[in-house]
Amino acid sequence: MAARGEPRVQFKLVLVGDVGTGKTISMKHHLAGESEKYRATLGVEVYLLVFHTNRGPFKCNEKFGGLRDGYGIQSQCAIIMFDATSRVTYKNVPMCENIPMMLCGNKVDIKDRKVKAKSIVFHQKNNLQYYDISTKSNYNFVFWDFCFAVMDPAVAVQYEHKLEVAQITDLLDEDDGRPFKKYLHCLDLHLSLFWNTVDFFLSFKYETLQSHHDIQW
Ligand SMILES: Nc1nc2c(ncn2[C@@H]2O[C@H](COP(=O)(O)OP(=O)(O)OP(=O)(O)O)[C@@H](O)[C@H]2O)c(=O)[nH]1
Repeated sequence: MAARGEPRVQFKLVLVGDVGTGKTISMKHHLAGESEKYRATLGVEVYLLVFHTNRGPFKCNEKFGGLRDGYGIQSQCAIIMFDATSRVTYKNVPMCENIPMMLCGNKVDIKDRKVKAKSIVFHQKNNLQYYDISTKSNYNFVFWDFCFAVMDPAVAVQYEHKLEVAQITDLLDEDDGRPFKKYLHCLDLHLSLFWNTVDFFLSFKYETLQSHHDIQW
């Protein structure tokens, strides 16, 4: 087992979704617990999260793998986000392949929900995990579940080589090869694997994690 504080595995996670679905706010929430005024993202934003955690009890489906070229080259895992108050953002959910991934519908705190639970079938068709979430109210914050899933040791070992490659690979634009892609947020996740840490991580709730803010991640 690694000593505490020693990152052992780095994952590249792509968070993808239509404009305004809540990707930036979600990440900022996790990084600092802060809320910011809306500002459209230009290009790609990259965040680095370092945290200690236990392993989670479920595995993401690994049948899928790899976002299509140009979306998230060398990504090892993905979260696809849509806005539950905007049907078009659900329609625009991209098809991803060959990496563990998860679908989440954000902004369910808003009463006038347009994408009803029964009409969300993308995950069933593609055998994914789906969560209703609200970044604003910290409801069901799926991100951590996802991380737990990809941190399963068997999965981690599988991705170790890809992770090394990912660290030296830029995201490239499909058209001109520049390291640029709209609507894409990319995270490098240093996931320290400490299997014997306490069980509060297993609760999956961001609120719970928030209350343990002394933990550095
Ligand atoms: N009510 C509510 N509003 C949210 C929630 N999450 C995000 N928002 C709001 O949605 C707007 C867009 O959020 P962003 O995080 O900037 O969206 P984005 O997906 O990064 O957008 P782009 O950078 O344009 O791709 C902001 O005004 C947020 O405050 C949520 O859970 N509930």
